[in-house]
Amino acid sequence: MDVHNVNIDISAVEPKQYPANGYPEIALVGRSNVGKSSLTNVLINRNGYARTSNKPGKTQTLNFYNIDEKLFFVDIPGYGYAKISKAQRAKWGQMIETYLTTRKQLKGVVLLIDGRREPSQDDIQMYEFLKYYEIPTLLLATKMDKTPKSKWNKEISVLNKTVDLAEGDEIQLFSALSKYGKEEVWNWIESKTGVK
Ligand SMILES: Nc1nc2c(ncn2[C@@H]2O[C@H](COP(=O)(O)OP(=O)(O)OP(=O)(O)O)[C@@H](O)[C@H]2O)c(=O)[nH]1
Ligand SMILES: [Mg+2]
Repeated sequence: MDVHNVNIDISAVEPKQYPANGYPEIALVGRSNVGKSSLTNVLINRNGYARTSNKPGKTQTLNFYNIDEKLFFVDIPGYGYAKISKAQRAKWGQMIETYLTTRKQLKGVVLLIDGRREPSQDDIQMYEFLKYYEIPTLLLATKMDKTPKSKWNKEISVLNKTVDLAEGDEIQLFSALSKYGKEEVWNWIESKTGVK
């Protein structure tokens, strides 16, 4: 898809703040600092539009990016960030759970995993949660520019072994730096949302 116009429409913490346009939505999920905002920037061809940071925990609300008045990317605050209080964590959990389990417009989740490491317990739990609610998922192993190409096949087999991939779900390798995998991610998004 050629993206022309992007707006961060809405930052929401509860359903009544979600956008009312009815466009299909794709959520970006993954541990803090894994590269969700960077993925957004690559997909929309805008360097630095979604704020990235090497300080984890930057994104704290559900951020709805309006893509050409056709669909929304929903940047979900990352999990696994240690330096937040229990109360904050509980609030976060509820905000995410409510969105993922009740949002009719949600057509799929891109679950980002750091390609240099084995999926964490949090990653595996998140995938199982998404499968329980039957949300189509693209498992995206990112930061692949940091892994030599000779090890890429191994990365895929590790993911296949640690994650019990549901029928219809896919694994894709990605790098925000080299933009490797960008087309494939867009193809997946188009197939789930019907948007071109
Ligand atoms: N080398 C490399 N660095 C990346 C890649 N993707 C993201 N990064 C870096 O990783 C750090 C975190 O990226 P973000 O996109 O801000 O991560 P996030 O998942 O949005 O983080 P939160 O908003 O805290 O949940 C930044 O310093 C990015 O430049 C990638 O594909 N390759
Ligand atoms: Mg972010």
